[in-house]
Amino acid sequence: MSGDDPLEQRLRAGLEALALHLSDAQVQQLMAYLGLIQKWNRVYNLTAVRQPQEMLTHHLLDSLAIVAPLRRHARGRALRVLDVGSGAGLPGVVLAICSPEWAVDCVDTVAKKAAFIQQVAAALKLRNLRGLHARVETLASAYDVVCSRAFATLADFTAWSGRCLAAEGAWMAMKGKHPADEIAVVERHGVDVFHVEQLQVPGLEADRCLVWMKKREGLT
Ligand SMILES: C[S@@+](CC[C@H](N)C(=O)[O-])C[C@H]1O[C@@H](n2cnc3c(N)ncnc32)[C@H](O)[C@@H]1O
Repeated sequence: MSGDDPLEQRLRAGLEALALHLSDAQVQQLMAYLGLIQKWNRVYNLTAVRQPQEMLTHHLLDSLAIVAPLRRHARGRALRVLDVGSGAGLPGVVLAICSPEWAVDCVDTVAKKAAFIQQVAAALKLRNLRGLHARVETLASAYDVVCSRAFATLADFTAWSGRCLAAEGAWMAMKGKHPADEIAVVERHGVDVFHVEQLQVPGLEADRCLVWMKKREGLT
């Protein structure tokens, strides 16, 4: 794809609005990823979003909006990240492209979705990306950040993925409107919500926030 491609231009404008500086190679990887989703969506039914422009805003830019908050959280550390219920790889693939120093695992119960992630990792030469075919409840490796997008309630997300969180690790859930009710529930179950961060996604007129959580001290 060339720099004249209107889709690539929109991506570059979105990156600028997010103040996210990526190399040309990374921009090409994002474009190639978009192409792979479009190609395999017909066979694998990876996402209900079908129009490339909509995929760009609803999927790519929406996922790109969390890169800066995660980098702030990382403070230079090479994070081990688990994306739970990753589907077509959102946000996991985007994180692996933007931060090659992080190790990103995408887990999904659907075999063809995990296989798609493996295919993306091979096609884009992303050695820091893995697709895992499993229920998250069966995993037990320790990750610094366990994240999810459009996955489950905060209570189910944290309960099902609790064994995957490193002792000092944090959960990060991508949500729409501030989920006050879900927060009240999860806080009754040994989870501390330490930050709720509003996000602005370029080209998307919708509420977006990140809910940051950790295990309450004294609980294992
Ligand atoms: C609504 S999709 C969201 C996909 C992607 N995160 C996105 O934002 O487009 C939820 C995904 O979670 C997966 N899933 C549901 N329960 C799961 C579990 N217990 N462990 C791992 N994945 C699960 C489903 O197969 C599905 O692909």
